[in-house]
Amino acid sequence: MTRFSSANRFRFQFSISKYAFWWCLFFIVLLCFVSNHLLLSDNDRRLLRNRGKGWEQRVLSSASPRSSTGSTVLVTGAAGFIGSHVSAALRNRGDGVVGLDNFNNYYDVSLKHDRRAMLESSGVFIVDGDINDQVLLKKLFSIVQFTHVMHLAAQAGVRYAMKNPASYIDSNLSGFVNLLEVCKEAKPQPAIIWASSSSVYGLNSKVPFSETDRTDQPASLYAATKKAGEEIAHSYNHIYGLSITGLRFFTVYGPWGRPDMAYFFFTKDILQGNSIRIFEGGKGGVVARDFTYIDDIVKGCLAALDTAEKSTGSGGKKMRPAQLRVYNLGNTSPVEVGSLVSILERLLKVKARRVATPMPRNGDVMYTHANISLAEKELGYKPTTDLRSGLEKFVKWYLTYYNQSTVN
Ligand SMILES: O=C(O)[C@H]1O[C@H](OP(=O)(O)OP(=O)(O)OC[C@H]2O[C@@H](n3ccc(=O)[nH]c3=O)[C@H](O)[C@@H]2O)[C@H](O)[C@@H](O)[C@H]1O
Repeated sequence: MTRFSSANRFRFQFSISKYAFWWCLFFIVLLCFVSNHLLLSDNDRRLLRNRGKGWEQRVLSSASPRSSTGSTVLVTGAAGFIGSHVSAALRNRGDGVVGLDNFNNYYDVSLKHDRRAMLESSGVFIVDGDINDQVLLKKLFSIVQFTHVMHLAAQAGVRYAMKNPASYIDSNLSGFVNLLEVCKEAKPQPAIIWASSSSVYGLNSKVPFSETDRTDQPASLYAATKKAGEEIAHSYNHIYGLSITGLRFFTVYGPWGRPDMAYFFFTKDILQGNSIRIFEGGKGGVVARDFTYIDDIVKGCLAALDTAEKSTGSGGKKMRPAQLRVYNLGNTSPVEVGSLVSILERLLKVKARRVATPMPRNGDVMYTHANISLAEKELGYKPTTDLRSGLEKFVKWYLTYYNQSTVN
């Protein structure tokens, strides 16, 4: 009897400890699952998603130039307007290109996905990620030795800065600094070419705008962040020996463009019969832009990359002074906004419903006009597309892309 009950007790204790074991195991698995889902940062999760099957292999094969003399370029904002065109041009001439884009919804995301599809068909892989994601950037630099970074990711748009100022700080300041931090630590450091803006000239009234003109009167937060970017670039060049070239783009337009820009939404509104507001300066003042066609800008970007000297630092240490440049990339022939609308009317064969509106205080400036002699001399930059020819190409693309026909 005693022997029987002690055997039973043993079996009972054994089964209890067996259950305890399985319960412990269950809780450990549950804990792992919960911590994986709750404690992982968005960044880590995005990285894990990106790093699905073959992710590193895709990055590596996209980064490989066709010849041993080709460059290996990280293009930020690769699914954007200028970024997608520059990525395609680099790839077409044989450079290795890895794209990076966060596919934010500032404008129609499907346009960005379509640009991505176009690039993927020519062998450019775009990593879905943010320039603020230090983990991801370090990972990319650990996989690939980039010779250049073409930094075109930004929060663009002059007027939107009044609606969402934080997005400009996040992309144009924090994101830029984050990228520079990773670049300065790289061994060896890449040369950096990045998108500044004509808007840095702000309220400057001396025309045409030269690189040596004053840029301390920004008219919008967008302009202020681009100007700040130029000063940040100066400090990283000075301290760490990063070779940095800033390109001041002048109202870039063309196929696959940005729907938030006037020429793009004017086209849409004219076709839909909606009225368009044309800003006018007071006292007979003219509102005009030095509209610059995308293919000319792409040539300027590639020339800036080809003439960029190597950074002189490595692993955060500067060896000697490095190159620091800023160039205007414009068209040198400003056109009034009203004339742009007349060209669109002729191309679309539709009369616009114009509403003349005094220029609101929204960060816009009245007039831009680039002096491009420095870019001409040092980059061989020579824009060749006038506004009519450029808009003709844009309208052709627009009608095909949106599957529309003009009203005859
Ligand atoms: O060079 C730059 O650095 C910037 O160029 C571009 O800014 P902008 O030159 O302001 O272009 P965009 O908005 O197309 O307005 C064009 C014209 O239409 C006028 N405009 C605009 C809207 C409207 O409803 N009516 C109107 O008359 C308006 O007053 C202006 O005269 C980029 O968007 C910007 O991201 C930055 O890259």
